[in-house]
Amino acid sequence: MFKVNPADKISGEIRVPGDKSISHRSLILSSIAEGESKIEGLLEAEDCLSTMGIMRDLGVEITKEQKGKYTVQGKGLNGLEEAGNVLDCGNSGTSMRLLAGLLASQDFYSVLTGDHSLRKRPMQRIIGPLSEMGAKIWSRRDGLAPLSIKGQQLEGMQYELPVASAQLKSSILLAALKTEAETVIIEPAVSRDHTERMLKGAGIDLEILEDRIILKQAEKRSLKPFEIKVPGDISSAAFFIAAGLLAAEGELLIKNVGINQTRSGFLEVVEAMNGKIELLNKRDQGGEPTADILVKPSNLEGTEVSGEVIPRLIDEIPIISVLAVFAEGKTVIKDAEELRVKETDRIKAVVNEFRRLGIEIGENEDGMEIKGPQQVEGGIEVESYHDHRIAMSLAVMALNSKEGIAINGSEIIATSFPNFKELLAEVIG
Ligand SMILES: O=C(O)C1=C[C@@H](OP(=O)(O)O)[C@@H](O)[C@H](O)C1
Ligand SMILES: C=C(OP(=O)(O)O)C(=O)O
Repeated sequence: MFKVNPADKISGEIRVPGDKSISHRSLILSSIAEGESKIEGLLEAEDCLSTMGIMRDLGVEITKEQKGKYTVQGKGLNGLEEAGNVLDCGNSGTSMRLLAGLLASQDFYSVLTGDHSLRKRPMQRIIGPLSEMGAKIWSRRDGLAPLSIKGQQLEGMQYELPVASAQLKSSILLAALKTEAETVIIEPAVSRDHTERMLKGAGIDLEILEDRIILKQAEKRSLKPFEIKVPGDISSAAFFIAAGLLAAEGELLIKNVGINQTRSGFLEVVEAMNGKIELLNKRDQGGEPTADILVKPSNLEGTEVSGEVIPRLIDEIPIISVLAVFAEGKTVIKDAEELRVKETDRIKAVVNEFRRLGIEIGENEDGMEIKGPQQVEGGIEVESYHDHRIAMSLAVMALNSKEGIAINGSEIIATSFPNFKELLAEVIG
């Protein structure tokens, strides 16, 4: 149990750990590059450690030099080896979906599984298109993991994504690397583009247009090894940005945060809510736009969060709903049905735990409605639903409650943000 007490002041200067999406991709792409890559600032959280463990199971030598610093001996697109055992993705949807794509074109047999949450998440969305490319993938009923994959020579294809999912698009791109023909992926809306940036950086011929990504025809593709400094994770920074905005006093500087536009919808929402944030020292790091973010206490206003921005802030919706509780006026979150198939049904989890805290909140199939400001008494226990983002959102709620809140199942925070509790203690001072 994690008891978080109310706090008026949030201040100091912190760094959040490395970006989770970029860390997964750094490990996967360096493993299939031709030679030695170096990664700095890798997120050493459980999800990325799952990906690292699997790449090692597939015969890749990954050496830890110091905290967050790794050397990977890439084996090329044809150098991975069949693992003798089941590959465990833990709680990580990104690991399972990206690696299923990669393994679908490898010349061996693989089985991917995960924890009880991951084994309930939809995998048909990758099995469908990968099968169209010629992949042989078996699942439990309704496309649930474990997945068993008999690697095949695949074909290129043109595919229109039914959901704006970066995991799905990345899965297809990884599967297509060993094909000769062109592959075209049409996106209904922009989602995080780290895979595309990193593939291009590694020398892959990829054209990125407004609504589609084209992996150009190639006789034989290979990835150049690379050196990358992973920027801080904006999805982790979001909890501290929210804490700083909701505080009565103090000033918080969060250094070195990735602000790639395909990920930074949260910052746009904060601005629309009248939040006082400044982006300082904007620069490029590892092919990704990065900045320091200065956060000041703010009088927030409600807003509507819907449409194309949703995939660009999908993981930040639970913390946006916390901001909405304390903002003046109504906040409406729409078009976010994807939240129902994350680590838990995040709409249900937010609605249930907010109501338990006495907060009035409306539930819709694709989102939520919250009219603020509301007072939160606290003094009770709430549940994480085995979901790191729910646990951290409730911790920020607790800071703004009268009596504090105890969060059950908070160990799950280690999925994405192992030092969250320490950093929280630091900014409370
Ligand atoms: O590609 C990625 O790294 C991710 C994509 C998103 O999932 P979807 O692709 O399912 O939207 C996001 O929710 C997840 O945390 C990480
Ligand atoms: C949805 C998330 O991750 P994944 O899909 O990789 O489990 C997340 O980190 O919020």
